[in-house]
Amino acid sequence: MADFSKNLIVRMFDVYKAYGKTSALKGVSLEIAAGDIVFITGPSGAGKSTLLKLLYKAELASQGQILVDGLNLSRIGARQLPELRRRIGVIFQDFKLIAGRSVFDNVALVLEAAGEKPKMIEKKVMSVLRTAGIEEKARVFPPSLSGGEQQRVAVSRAVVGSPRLILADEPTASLDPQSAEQVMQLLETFHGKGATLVIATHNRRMISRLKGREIRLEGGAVGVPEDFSGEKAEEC
Ligand SMILES: Nc1ncnc2c1ncn2[C@@H]1O[C@H](COP(=O)(O)OP(=O)(O)OP(=O)(O)O)[C@@H](O)[C@H]1O
Repeated sequence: MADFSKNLIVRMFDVYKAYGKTSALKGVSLEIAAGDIVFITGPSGAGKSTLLKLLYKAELASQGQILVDGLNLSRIGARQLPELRRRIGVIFQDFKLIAGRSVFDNVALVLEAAGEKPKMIEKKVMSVLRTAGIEEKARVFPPSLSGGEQQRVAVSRAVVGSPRLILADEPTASLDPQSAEQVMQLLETFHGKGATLVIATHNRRMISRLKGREIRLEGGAVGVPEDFSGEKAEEC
């Protein structure tokens, strides 16, 4: 039985994921409380991206139970998928912005899909772009922005609908240290506004700075977190 006194936003119970003959996750069980910061770490191929994909139902678990914000993912059908996705903001290493839409329109898309009124969309998008320090780039198209700016747009898009859960897959891996720092700051800001953060990363600096809990995956299973020493820090 789930312990609801902890206000869990994510619960995975004995989750397996296979891609054909490849076992990406092998019996993962974990709990994440609302308001937590959790880092998913582990070597390449350990299953970090797969775990995140299962949480927003981009992939289906082969076995096991996943609950996200009270929704049992094996029970929700295509009609309820938009409701799940509205509760989650996703950030990718390669930004995944739409090149042919302005910064404003990239961020507005989430609110348009949720049926918000144009006036409210304008207000919310500009507010989030201001927080991200890219308000003056609102009418610019993504290809003319730096990587750091593009990731700040991607973070803005992820948070504009005030999701309860933000999933980030290596959000600083393709950024220079200064841009990575800005993205970390931004994630910290939105955590301060109440979002739960689940971040797959190799960036030890982010882990020590944001002071989250670490869940380390090894070969698709939950292992023991590394004993981190600052001297061995990987930048990104
Ligand atoms: N779509 C797919 N089809 C087949 N195999 C896949 C697919 N996606 C992932 N895998 C395999 O599943 C395993 C876990 O991959 P995953 O991308 O989740 O690892 P990761 O920890 O995120 O790795 P990295 O740090 O390199 O991004 C790997 O063996 C990978 O090759």
